[in-house]
Amino acid sequence: MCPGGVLDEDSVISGLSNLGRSAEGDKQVYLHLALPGFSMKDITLLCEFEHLQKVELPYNELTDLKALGNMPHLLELDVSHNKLKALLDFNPPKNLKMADFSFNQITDIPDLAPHHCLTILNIDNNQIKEMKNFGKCHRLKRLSLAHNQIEKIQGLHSLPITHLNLSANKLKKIENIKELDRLQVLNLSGNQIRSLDGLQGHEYLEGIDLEDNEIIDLSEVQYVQKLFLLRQLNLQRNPIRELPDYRLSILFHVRQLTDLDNHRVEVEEKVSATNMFSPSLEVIASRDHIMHVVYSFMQPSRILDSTLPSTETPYPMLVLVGPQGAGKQSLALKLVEEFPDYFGYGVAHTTRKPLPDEVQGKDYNFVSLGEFEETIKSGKFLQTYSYHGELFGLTIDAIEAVAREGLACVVHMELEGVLTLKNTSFEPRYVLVMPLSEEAHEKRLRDRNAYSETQIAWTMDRSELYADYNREKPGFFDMVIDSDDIVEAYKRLRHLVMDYLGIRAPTPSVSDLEPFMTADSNLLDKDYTSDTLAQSTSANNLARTWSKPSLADSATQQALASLKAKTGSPMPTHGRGIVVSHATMTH
Ligand SMILES: Nc1ncnc2c1ncn2[C@@H]1O[C@H](COP(=O)(O)OP(=O)(O)OP(=O)(O)O)[C@@H](O)[C@H]1O
Repeated sequence: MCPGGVLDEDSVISGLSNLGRSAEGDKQVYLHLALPGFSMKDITLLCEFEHLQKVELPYNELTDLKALGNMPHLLELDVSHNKLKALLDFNPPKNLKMADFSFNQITDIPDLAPHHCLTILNIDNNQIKEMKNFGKCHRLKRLSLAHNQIEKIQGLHSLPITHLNLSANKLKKIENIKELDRLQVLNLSGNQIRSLDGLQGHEYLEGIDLEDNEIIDLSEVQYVQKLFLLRQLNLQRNPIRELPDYRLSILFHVRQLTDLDNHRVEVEEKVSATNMFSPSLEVIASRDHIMHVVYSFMQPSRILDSTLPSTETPYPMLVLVGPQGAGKQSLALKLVEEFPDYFGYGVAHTTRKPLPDEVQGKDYNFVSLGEFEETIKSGKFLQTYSYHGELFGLTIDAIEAVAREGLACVVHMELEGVLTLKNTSFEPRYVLVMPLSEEAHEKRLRDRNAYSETQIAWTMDRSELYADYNREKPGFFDMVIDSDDIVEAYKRLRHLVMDYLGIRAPTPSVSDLEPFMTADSNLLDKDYTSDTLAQSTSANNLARTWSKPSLADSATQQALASLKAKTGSPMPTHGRGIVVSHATMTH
């Protein structure tokens, strides 16, 4: 405590430390003075301490710092918590780097050009209204002006500021910081900011504090979405927090965050966010599956023909999978028509309206949305899928109706349907049917006159998915058929099926079939008469045949292996990067 607030020698001596060489190097001097809380008003005595490099005089009653004007080597100054009305109002030292003037009564920022070496300047808790005169501080990295009365961000030009604190002011907008391209940490908490516009492009930003502002709209995150280094974002006490699923929405849109609202982001949260807003097809399928299982558990149990004939052999089912317009439905119906003793068509449900030539109960069970939802709740669906806003679904009853006749079931669906089906106990054969020429596909969709341009474009884009799955998940599809030419595609399917079943067509054109017969097929070695055909129509026989390893598959493998051995070349691909199964054609 200084008597009368005037700094005396004893007090100075008590505060001196860090004995070292003077800046000129010719003397031993004290470099550091710390006199916090001495109730000092007058520090005139410090005029004699010209060698000081660090001065800390916080928690005093200083109104005037003129005495510091005689310290040319001063590097660091802390005069926080005093009664100063002017900022840096003394003869400038050569190289002042850090200055803390927080908690004073400063109302104005003077020309700071004489203090151009400043790297850190803290003027928090003063009464500053206007940001100005920083222009010459070309080394300023950290600027803190929290708790002032600033209404507008300005005057920072292209300073190399990395940390900017303007919290608790009267800011309404994030403006004039475009040129601060080194900004890493920005604190704008406690203002009246409504939009994050202005933050975009600050690619080094790691942390943004916007607590207690007026951010209300989720779309504001667009401005920080591409700040790839951003790890910490604080939006506490903003209306946006009231939005449903607020936290997961932010985590989904700003995936790089590790800390949101001062809470660490857990990996599980990131996964939940992705599953909520952009679930993978597998997640969608799992949800679909779980929903139907849960609903079916709530129904009385019953014995199903389709789970027979035995627990070891799966019920024979053929799933034609592919994009809309692939021609799956025509292929499926044609197959059933030609092989009525083997196949029945599993009629799916849909909420979409029938096309002019479609027949209720034959092409689909066309139902209302209400009926569809009721069917879901009654636990009858095996899988459902929403396509272009319409619902599609396959009921266990549709399969049962076919199984009861002792027939194998043929159905068609999109990829998502397959993913759900793969979760069930059914083990169908999956045949990817897809036009490999984009032009042919587009033409087919267009010729139907049933889809808008957007729908066509969407379907075309989506077709990539099939190519991806075929490429990246070997074995996902048992077979691939190019359906550019639907007649040709049917021929392939027909031979494929005959190969699987080891039959000849009821109306075979032998010359047509011969080239496709597999030499090692013992089933084909047999002479199938109409009698043996009739015998083999039971579900038991079908199941036995169905569960054999695919002759065509192994033939494909052999063909491809020998091709690879011969040429060393990778698998041949066709249009859209798809490997087509020419299994039966290789013989
Ligand atoms: N239960 C289901 N689950 C998933 N997808 C389904 C289901 N039933 C039908 N789909 C598919 O929904 C899409 C739209 O059905 P739609 O009947 O309009 O197709 P489509 O134009 O006749 O298809 P394609 O020409 O390939 O037969 C088709 O790809 C169809 O296979």
